[in-house]
Amino acid sequence: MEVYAGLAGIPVVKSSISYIDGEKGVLEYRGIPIEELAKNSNFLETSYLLVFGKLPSKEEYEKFVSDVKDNLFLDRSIIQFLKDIPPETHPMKVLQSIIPVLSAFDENKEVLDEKHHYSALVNLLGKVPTILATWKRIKEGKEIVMPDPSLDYGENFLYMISGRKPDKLEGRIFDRCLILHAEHTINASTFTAIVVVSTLADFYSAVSSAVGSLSGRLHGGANERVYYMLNELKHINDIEGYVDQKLSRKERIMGFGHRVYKTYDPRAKIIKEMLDQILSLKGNNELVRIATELEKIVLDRLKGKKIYPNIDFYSGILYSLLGIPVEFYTPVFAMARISGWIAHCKEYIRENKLFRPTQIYDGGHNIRYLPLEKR
Ligand SMILES: CC(=O)SCCNC(=O)CCNC(=O)[C@H](O)C(C)(C)COP(=O)(O)OP(=O)(O)OC[C@H]1O[C@@H](n2cnc3c(N)ncnc32)[C@H](O)[C@@H]1OP(=O)(O)O
Ligand SMILES: O=C([O-])CC(=O)C(=O)O
Repeated sequence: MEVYAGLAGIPVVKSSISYIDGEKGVLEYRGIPIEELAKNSNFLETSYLLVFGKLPSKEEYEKFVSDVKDNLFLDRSIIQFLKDIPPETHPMKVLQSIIPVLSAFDENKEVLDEKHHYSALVNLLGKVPTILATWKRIKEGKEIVMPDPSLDYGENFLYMISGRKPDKLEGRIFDRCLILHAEHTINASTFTAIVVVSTLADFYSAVSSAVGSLSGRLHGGANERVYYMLNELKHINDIEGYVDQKLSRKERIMGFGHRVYKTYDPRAKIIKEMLDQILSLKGNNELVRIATELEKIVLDRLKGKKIYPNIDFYSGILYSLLGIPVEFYTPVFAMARISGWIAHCKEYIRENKLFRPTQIYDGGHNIRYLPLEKR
Protein backbone atom coordinates (compact mmCIF):
# COMPACT_ATOMS: atom_id res chain seq x y z
CA MET A 1 0.00 0.00 0.00
CA GLU A 2 1.18 3.49 -0.85
CA VAL A 3 0.36 6.91 0.65
CA TYR A 4 -0.79 9.53 -1.84
CA ALA A 5 0.53 12.68 -0.17
CA GLY A 6 -1.95 15.51 -0.56
CA LEU A 7 -4.01 13.14 -2.75
CA ALA A 8 -2.09 14.70 -5.65
CA GLY A 9 -3.48 13.40 -8.94
CA ILE A 10 -6.00 11.06 -7.26
CA PRO A 11 -9.59 11.47 -8.53
CA VAL A 12 -12.09 11.49 -5.66
CA VAL A 13 -15.25 12.35 -7.64
CA LYS A 14 -16.80 12.29 -11.09
CA SER A 15 -17.91 15.83 -11.79
CA SER A 16 -19.30 17.85 -14.70
CA ILE A 17 -18.99 21.26 -13.04
CA SER A 18 -15.61 22.46 -14.28
CA TYR A 19 -12.60 21.27 -16.21
CA ILE A 20 -8.90 22.20 -16.15
CA ASP A 21 -6.15 21.33 -18.58
CA GLY A 22 -3.16 22.31 -16.51
CA GLU A 23 -0.62 21.90 -19.31
CA LYS A 24 -2.54 24.06 -21.77
CA GLY A 25 -3.91 26.58 -19.28
CA VAL A 26 -7.56 25.78 -20.01
CA LEU A 27 -10.38 26.35 -17.52
CA GLU A 28 -14.04 25.72 -18.37
CA TYR A 29 -17.19 26.01 -16.29
CA ARG A 30 -19.76 23.46 -17.52
CA GLY A 31 -17.77 23.27 -20.75
CA ILE A 32 -17.71 27.05 -21.39
CA PRO A 33 -14.21 28.58 -21.47
CA ILE A 34 -13.54 30.99 -18.61
CA GLU A 35 -12.55 33.71 -21.11
CA GLU A 36 -16.06 33.53 -22.69
CA LEU A 37 -17.77 33.79 -19.33
CA ALA A 38 -15.55 36.61 -18.08
CA LYS A 39 -16.31 38.55 -21.24
CA ASN A 40 -20.04 37.91 -21.64
CA SER A 41 -21.59 36.68 -18.42
CA ASN A 42 -22.03 38.12 -14.94
CA PHE A 43 -21.40 36.54 -11.57
CA LEU A 44 -24.98 35.56 -10.73
CA GLU A 45 -25.61 34.09 -14.17
CA THR A 46 -22.33 32.14 -13.89
CA SER A 47 -23.36 30.94 -10.42
CA TYR A 48 -26.61 29.63 -11.87
CA LEU A 49 -24.66 27.88 -14.63
CA LEU A 50 -22.33 26.23 -12.10
CA VAL A 51 -25.06 25.07 -9.75
CA PHE A 52 -27.78 24.08 -12.24
CA GLY A 53 -25.61 22.92 -15.13
CA LYS A 54 -26.96 25.25 -17.82
CA LEU A 55 -27.27 28.94 -18.60
CA PRO A 56 -30.61 30.20 -17.26
CA SER A 57 -33.51 31.30 -19.47
CA LYS A 58 -34.56 34.94 -19.04
CA GLU A 59 -37.30 33.97 -16.54
CA GLU A 60 -35.00 31.62 -14.61
CA TYR A 61 -32.32 34.31 -14.47
CA GLU A 62 -34.72 36.99 -13.24
CA LYS A 63 -36.17 34.73 -10.57
CA PHE A 64 -32.70 33.72 -9.37
CA VAL A 65 -31.45 37.32 -9.16
CA SER A 66 -34.60 38.35 -7.36
CA ASP A 67 -34.26 35.44 -4.85
CA VAL A 68 -30.65 36.47 -4.13
CA LYS A 69 -31.68 40.10 -3.71
CA ASP A 70 -34.47 39.08 -1.32
CA ASN A 71 -31.71 37.69 0.90
CA LEU A 72 -29.38 40.71 1.01
CA PHE A 73 -30.51 42.06 4.38
CA LEU A 74 -29.24 40.79 7.73
CA ASP A 75 -31.36 40.05 10.76
CA ARG A 76 -30.76 42.41 13.70
CA SER A 77 -29.31 39.51 15.73
CA ILE A 78 -26.62 38.93 13.09
CA ILE A 79 -25.64 42.61 13.14
CA GLN A 80 -25.47 42.43 16.94
CA PHE A 81 -23.33 39.27 16.69
CA LEU A 82 -20.93 41.20 14.42
CA LYS A 83 -20.83 44.14 16.83
CA ASP A 84 -19.83 41.81 19.66
CA ILE A 85 -16.83 40.27 17.88
CA PRO A 86 -13.41 41.75 18.78
CA PRO A 87 -12.50 44.24 15.98
CA GLU A 88 -9.07 42.60 15.47
CA THR A 89 -10.73 39.39 14.23
CA HIS A 90 -9.79 38.58 10.67
CA PRO A 91 -12.84 38.73 8.37
CA MET A 92 -12.23 35.12 7.25
CA LYS A 93 -12.70 34.02 10.87
CA VAL A 94 -15.79 36.19 11.16
CA LEU A 95 -17.21 34.59 8.03
CA GLN A 96 -16.34 31.09 9.15
CA SER A 97 -18.07 31.58 12.48
CA ILE A 98 -21.18 33.39 11.29
CA ILE A 99 -22.15 31.22 8.29
CA PRO A 100 -23.49 28.32 10.42
CA VAL A 101 -25.64 30.80 12.34
CA LEU A 102 -27.41 31.75 9.09
CA SER A 103 -28.88 28.24 9.03
CA ALA A 104 -31.16 29.33 11.88
CA PHE A 105 -33.07 31.49 9.39
CA ASP A 106 -33.41 28.73 6.78
CA GLU A 107 -36.54 26.62 7.17
CA ASN A 108 -35.23 24.02 4.69
CA LYS A 109 -32.91 22.10 6.96
CA GLU A 110 -32.78 18.65 5.34
CA VAL A 111 -29.48 18.28 3.48
CA LEU A 112 -30.86 15.67 1.07
CA ASP A 113 -33.68 17.98 0.01
CA GLU A 114 -33.17 20.15 -3.12
CA LYS A 115 -35.03 22.94 -1.31
CA HIS A 116 -32.15 23.12 1.17
CA HIS A 117 -29.65 23.42 -1.67
CA TYR A 118 -31.54 26.31 -3.22
CA SER A 119 -32.28 28.22 -0.04
CA ALA A 120 -28.70 27.84 1.23
CA LEU A 121 -27.43 29.08 -2.15
CA VAL A 122 -29.54 32.23 -2.34
CA ASN A 123 -29.22 32.91 1.38
CA LEU A 124 -25.41 32.72 1.29
CA LEU A 125 -25.02 34.57 -2.02
CA GLY A 126 -27.27 37.29 -0.65
CA LYS A 127 -25.90 37.63 2.88
CA VAL A 128 -22.17 36.95 2.67
CA PRO A 129 -21.34 40.25 0.88
CA THR A 130 -23.51 42.13 3.40
CA ILE A 131 -21.81 40.39 6.33
CA LEU A 132 -18.36 41.29 5.02
CA ALA A 133 -19.22 44.88 4.25
CA THR A 134 -21.04 45.33 7.58
CA TRP A 135 -18.08 43.85 9.43
CA LYS A 136 -15.71 46.24 7.65
CA ARG A 137 -17.82 49.27 8.59
CA ILE A 138 -18.20 48.11 12.23
CA LYS A 139 -14.48 47.42 12.50
CA GLU A 140 -13.69 50.91 11.20
CA GLY A 141 -16.22 52.49 13.57
CA LYS A 142 -18.25 53.74 10.61
CA GLU A 143 -21.97 53.76 10.01
CA ILE A 144 -23.28 50.55 8.40
CA VAL A 145 -24.32 50.94 4.76
CA MET A 146 -27.46 48.97 3.97
CA PRO A 147 -27.59 46.90 0.75
CA ASP A 148 -29.02 48.60 -2.33
CA PRO A 149 -30.99 45.99 -4.33
CA SER A 150 -31.19 48.36 -7.31
CA LEU A 151 -27.45 47.88 -7.88
CA ASP A 152 -25.81 44.93 -9.62
CA TYR A 153 -24.38 42.24 -7.33
CA GLY A 154 -20.74 43.37 -7.48
CA GLU A 155 -21.61 47.08 -7.44
CA ASN A 156 -23.68 46.59 -4.30
CA PHE A 157 -20.69 45.10 -2.45
CA LEU A 158 -18.39 47.96 -3.46
CA TYR A 159 -21.11 50.40 -2.41
CA MET A 160 -21.63 48.76 1.01
CA ILE A 161 -17.94 48.77 1.90
CA SER A 162 -17.31 52.38 0.88
CA GLY A 163 -20.66 54.18 1.02
CA ARG A 164 -19.93 55.42 -2.52
CA LYS A 165 -21.71 54.18 -5.63
CA PRO A 166 -18.98 52.70 -7.84
CA ASP A 167 -18.77 53.66 -11.50
CA LYS A 168 -19.89 51.11 -14.09
CA LEU A 169 -16.34 50.07 -15.04
CA GLU A 170 -15.33 49.37 -11.41
CA GLY A 171 -18.54 47.37 -10.87
CA ARG A 172 -17.99 45.34 -14.05
CA ILE A 173 -14.33 44.64 -13.25
CA PHE A 174 -15.22 43.46 -9.76
CA ASP A 175 -18.02 41.26 -11.08
CA ARG A 176 -15.59 39.68 -13.58
CA CYS A 177 -13.20 38.95 -10.68
CA LEU A 178 -16.04 37.11 -8.93
CA ILE A 179 -16.62 35.01 -12.08
CA LEU A 180 -12.92 34.08 -12.18
CA HIS A 181 -12.93 32.99 -8.54
CA ALA A 182 -16.25 31.11 -8.58
CA GLU A 183 -15.07 27.55 -9.22
CA HIS A 184 -11.95 25.44 -9.68
CA THR A 185 -12.58 21.66 -9.62
CA ILE A 186 -11.50 19.77 -6.48
CA ASN A 187 -9.19 22.30 -4.83
CA ALA A 188 -8.54 22.07 -1.07
CA SER A 189 -11.55 24.12 0.05
CA THR A 190 -14.01 22.40 -2.31
CA PHE A 191 -12.70 19.05 -1.15
CA THR A 192 -13.29 20.22 2.43
CA ALA A 193 -16.88 21.16 1.55
CA ILE A 194 -17.72 17.76 0.06
CA VAL A 195 -16.05 15.89 2.91
CA VAL A 196 -18.30 17.77 5.35
CA VAL A 197 -21.44 17.25 3.30
CA SER A 198 -20.62 13.54 2.89
CA THR A 199 -21.40 13.15 6.61
CA LEU A 200 -24.86 14.62 5.80
CA ALA A 201 -24.03 17.83 7.65
CA ASP A 202 -25.85 20.73 6.01
CA PHE A 203 -24.55 23.16 3.36
CA TYR A 204 -23.91 25.91 5.93
CA SER A 205 -21.47 23.66 7.82
CA ALA A 206 -19.85 22.66 4.53
CA VAL A 207 -19.40 26.25 3.36
CA SER A 208 -18.17 27.43 6.75
CA SER A 209 -15.54 24.66 6.80
CA ALA A 210 -14.54 25.49 3.23
CA VAL A 211 -13.98 29.11 4.29
CA GLY A 212 -11.52 27.88 6.92
CA SER A 213 -9.74 25.78 4.33
CA LEU A 214 -9.55 28.65 1.84
CA SER A 215 -8.00 30.97 4.42
CA GLY A 216 -4.60 29.23 4.47
CA ARG A 217 -1.68 30.88 2.70
CA LEU A 218 -1.08 27.95 0.36
CA HIS A 219 -4.64 28.42 -0.97
CA GLY A 220 -6.86 31.55 -1.08
CA GLY A 221 -4.94 33.25 1.73
CA ALA A 222 -2.05 33.78 -0.69
CA ASN A 223 -3.67 36.89 -2.21
CA GLU A 224 -3.34 38.78 1.07
CA ARG A 225 0.27 37.62 1.50
CA VAL A 226 1.15 38.75 -2.02
CA TYR A 227 0.02 42.24 -1.17
CA TYR A 228 2.21 42.34 1.97
CA MET A 229 5.15 40.99 -0.01
CA LEU A 230 4.79 43.65 -2.73
CA ASN A 231 4.56 46.38 -0.11
CA GLU A 232 7.70 45.08 1.59
CA LEU A 233 9.54 45.40 -1.72
CA LYS A 234 9.78 49.16 -1.65
CA HIS A 235 12.07 49.49 -4.64
CA ILE A 236 12.59 47.65 -7.92
CA ASN A 237 16.24 47.12 -6.95
CA ASP A 238 15.20 45.10 -3.88
CA ILE A 239 13.49 42.37 -5.90
CA GLU A 240 16.39 40.22 -7.10
CA GLY A 241 17.88 39.98 -3.61
CA TYR A 242 14.47 39.14 -2.12
CA VAL A 243 13.78 36.35 -4.63
CA ASP A 244 17.25 34.85 -4.32
CA GLN A 245 17.12 34.88 -0.55
CA LYS A 246 13.67 33.24 -0.50
CA LEU A 247 14.75 30.52 -2.92
CA SER A 248 18.01 29.83 -1.13
CA ARG A 249 15.99 29.26 2.06
CA LYS A 250 13.60 27.02 0.09
CA GLU A 251 10.72 29.34 0.91
CA ARG A 252 7.67 29.81 -1.35
CA ILE A 253 7.06 33.04 -3.20
CA MET A 254 3.41 33.83 -2.71
CA GLY A 255 1.20 33.98 -5.80
CA PHE A 256 3.37 31.61 -7.84
CA GLY A 257 2.98 27.92 -8.59
CA HIS A 258 -0.04 25.70 -8.75
CA ARG A 259 -0.85 22.06 -8.11
CA VAL A 260 -2.60 21.74 -11.48
CA TYR A 261 -1.43 24.55 -13.78
CA LYS A 262 1.99 23.96 -15.22
CA THR A 263 1.62 27.06 -17.37
CA TYR A 264 0.17 30.55 -16.86
CA ASP A 265 -3.09 30.44 -14.86
CA PRO A 266 -5.72 31.60 -17.42
CA ARG A 267 -7.47 33.57 -14.67
CA ALA A 268 -4.28 35.49 -13.85
CA LYS A 269 -4.05 36.49 -17.52
CA ILE A 270 -7.57 37.95 -17.43
CA ILE A 271 -6.86 39.77 -14.16
CA LYS A 272 -3.72 41.27 -15.70
CA GLU A 273 -5.77 42.55 -18.66
CA MET A 274 -8.28 44.12 -16.27
CA LEU A 275 -5.42 45.75 -14.35
CA ASP A 276 -4.23 47.36 -17.59
CA GLN A 277 -7.76 48.55 -18.23
CA ILE A 278 -8.10 50.17 -14.81
CA LEU A 279 -4.58 51.63 -14.94
CA SER A 280 -5.34 53.33 -18.24
CA LEU A 281 -7.96 55.30 -16.27
CA LYS A 282 -6.23 55.72 -12.91
CA GLY A 283 -2.63 56.17 -14.09
CA ASN A 284 0.44 54.11 -13.28
CA ASN A 285 0.87 52.32 -9.99
CA GLU A 286 4.07 51.44 -8.14
CA LEU A 287 2.78 48.06 -6.92
CA VAL A 288 2.06 47.01 -10.50
CA ARG A 289 5.59 47.97 -11.54
CA ILE A 290 7.03 45.93 -8.68
CA ALA A 291 4.75 42.96 -9.40
CA THR A 292 5.63 42.96 -13.09
CA GLU A 293 9.35 43.00 -12.31
CA LEU A 294 8.96 40.34 -9.62
CA GLU A 295 7.15 38.12 -12.11
CA LYS A 296 10.02 38.46 -14.61
CA ILE A 297 12.63 37.56 -12.01
CA VAL A 298 10.69 34.60 -10.55
CA LEU A 299 10.01 33.17 -14.02
CA ASP A 300 13.69 33.48 -14.80
CA ARG A 301 14.91 31.90 -11.53
CA LEU A 302 12.38 29.05 -11.62
CA LYS A 303 12.45 28.29 -15.32
CA GLY A 304 12.29 24.57 -15.91
CA LYS A 305 10.05 24.13 -12.85
CA LYS A 306 6.89 25.24 -14.70
CA ILE A 307 6.06 27.82 -12.08
CA TYR A 308 3.95 30.81 -13.15
CA PRO A 309 1.75 33.40 -11.45
CA ASN A 310 -1.54 31.99 -10.17
CA ILE A 311 -4.85 33.83 -9.68
CA ASP A 312 -3.72 35.16 -6.30
CA PHE A 313 -0.75 37.06 -7.69
CA TYR A 314 -2.45 40.02 -9.37
CA SER A 315 -5.93 39.91 -7.77
CA GLY A 316 -4.93 41.87 -4.64
CA ILE A 317 -3.52 44.78 -6.64
CA LEU A 318 -6.76 44.96 -8.56
CA TYR A 319 -8.77 44.87 -5.34
CA SER A 320 -6.62 47.62 -3.84
CA LEU A 321 -7.42 49.80 -6.86
CA LEU A 322 -11.12 49.10 -6.26
CA GLY A 323 -10.78 50.33 -2.66
CA ILE A 324 -10.99 46.92 -0.98
CA PRO A 325 -8.77 46.67 2.13
CA VAL A 326 -6.14 43.93 2.17
CA GLU A 327 -7.79 41.82 4.92
CA PHE A 328 -10.82 41.46 2.67
CA TYR A 329 -9.03 39.98 -0.36
CA THR A 330 -9.47 36.36 0.74
CA PRO A 331 -13.03 36.96 1.99
CA VAL A 332 -13.93 38.33 -1.46
CA PHE A 333 -12.52 35.10 -2.92
CA ALA A 334 -14.74 33.14 -0.50
CA MET A 335 -17.78 35.23 -1.45
CA ALA A 336 -17.28 34.18 -5.10
CA ARG A 337 -16.43 30.54 -4.35
CA ILE A 338 -19.79 29.96 -2.59
CA SER A 339 -21.30 29.02 -5.96
CA GLY A 340 -18.56 26.47 -6.69
CA TRP A 341 -18.75 24.97 -3.20
CA ILE A 342 -22.52 24.64 -3.36
CA ALA A 343 -22.45 23.24 -6.90
CA HIS A 344 -20.08 20.51 -5.70
CA CYS A 345 -22.05 19.79 -2.51
CA LYS A 346 -25.25 19.45 -4.55
CA GLU A 347 -23.56 17.17 -7.07
CA TYR A 348 -21.78 15.06 -4.45
CA ILE A 349 -24.77 14.47 -2.22
CA ARG A 350 -26.75 12.93 -5.12
CA GLU A 351 -24.71 9.77 -4.88
CA ASN A 352 -23.26 10.35 -1.49
CA LYS A 353 -20.50 8.18 -0.12
CA LEU A 354 -19.07 9.10 3.27
CA PHE A 355 -15.41 10.11 2.90
CA ARG A 356 -13.34 7.81 5.04
CA PRO A 357 -9.85 7.24 3.63
CA THR A 358 -7.41 4.95 5.30
CA GLN A 359 -3.83 5.20 6.60
CA ILE A 360 -0.68 3.19 6.82
CA TYR A 361 -0.05 2.78 10.53
CA ASP A 362 3.59 3.17 11.49
CA GLY A 363 3.37 3.26 15.29
CA GLY A 364 4.01 0.58 17.94
CA HIS A 365 1.80 -2.23 19.35
CA ASN A 366 1.04 -3.79 22.74
CA ILE A 367 2.99 -1.15 24.64
CA ARG A 368 2.50 -1.36 28.42
CA TYR A 369 0.87 1.60 30.15
CA LEU A 370 3.38 3.37 32.43
CA PRO A 371 1.87 5.06 35.51
CA LEU A 372 2.57 8.78 35.81
CA GLU A 373 5.04 8.43 38.69
CA LYS A 374 7.20 6.04 36.68
CA ARG A 375 7.56 8.21 33.54
C1 LIG B 1 -6.21 29.90 -5.33
C2 LIG B 1 -5.03 29.09 -5.05
O1 LIG B 1 -5.08 28.34 -4.15
S1 LIG B 1 -3.72 29.25 -6.07
C3 LIG B 1 -2.32 28.84 -5.06
C4 LIG B 1 -2.06 29.93 -4.07
N1 LIG B 1 -0.88 29.64 -3.25
C5 LIG B 1 0.30 30.28 -3.40
O2 LIG B 1 0.46 31.16 -4.23
C6 LIG B 1 1.38 29.87 -2.44
C7 LIG B 1 2.71 29.64 -3.15
N2 LIG B 1 2.66 28.46 -3.95
C8 LIG B 1 2.87 27.22 -3.41
O3 LIG B 1 3.16 27.06 -2.22
C9 LIG B 1 2.76 26.00 -4.32
O4 LIG B 1 3.04 26.36 -5.64
C10 LIG B 1 1.36 25.33 -4.24
C11 LIG B 1 1.06 24.93 -2.79
C12 LIG B 1 0.27 26.26 -4.71
C13 LIG B 1 1.35 24.10 -5.14
O5 LIG B 1 2.24 23.27 -4.57
P1 LIG B 1 2.57 21.78 -5.05
O6 LIG B 1 1.79 21.32 -6.18
O7 LIG B 1 2.45 21.00 -3.82
O8 LIG B 1 3.99 22.01 -5.60
P2 LIG B 1 5.27 21.34 -5.05
O9 LIG B 1 5.36 21.51 -3.58
O10 LIG B 1 5.25 19.94 -5.57
O11 LIG B 1 6.39 22.21 -5.76
C14 LIG B 1 7.14 21.80 -6.83
C15 LIG B 1 8.48 22.48 -6.77
O12 LIG B 1 8.28 23.87 -7.04
C16 LIG B 1 8.67 24.67 -5.96
N3 LIG B 1 7.67 25.72 -5.77
C17 LIG B 1 6.33 25.59 -5.92
N4 LIG B 1 5.74 26.78 -5.71
C18 LIG B 1 6.72 27.66 -5.42
C19 LIG B 1 6.73 29.01 -5.08
N5 LIG B 1 5.60 29.70 -5.00
N6 LIG B 1 7.89 29.60 -4.81
C20 LIG B 1 9.04 28.89 -4.88
N7 LIG B 1 9.10 27.61 -5.20
C21 LIG B 1 7.96 26.99 -5.46
C22 LIG B 1 8.68 23.74 -4.76
O13 LIG B 1 9.55 24.21 -3.76
C23 LIG B 1 9.13 22.44 -5.39
O14 LIG B 1 10.51 22.51 -5.58
P3 LIG B 1 11.42 21.17 -5.40
O15 LIG B 1 10.92 20.23 -6.46
O16 LIG B 1 12.81 21.66 -5.60
O17 LIG B 1 11.14 20.67 -4.02
O1 LIG C 1 -7.17 24.61 -7.75
C1 LIG C 1 -6.47 24.85 -6.76
O2 LIG C 1 -5.76 23.97 -6.19
C2 LIG C 1 -6.39 26.19 -6.19
C3 LIG C 1 -7.03 27.24 -7.03
O3 LIG C 1 -6.45 27.77 -7.93
C4 LIG C 1 -8.42 27.59 -6.73
O4 LIG C 1 -9.04 26.97 -5.87
O5 LIG C 1 -8.93 28.53 -7.37
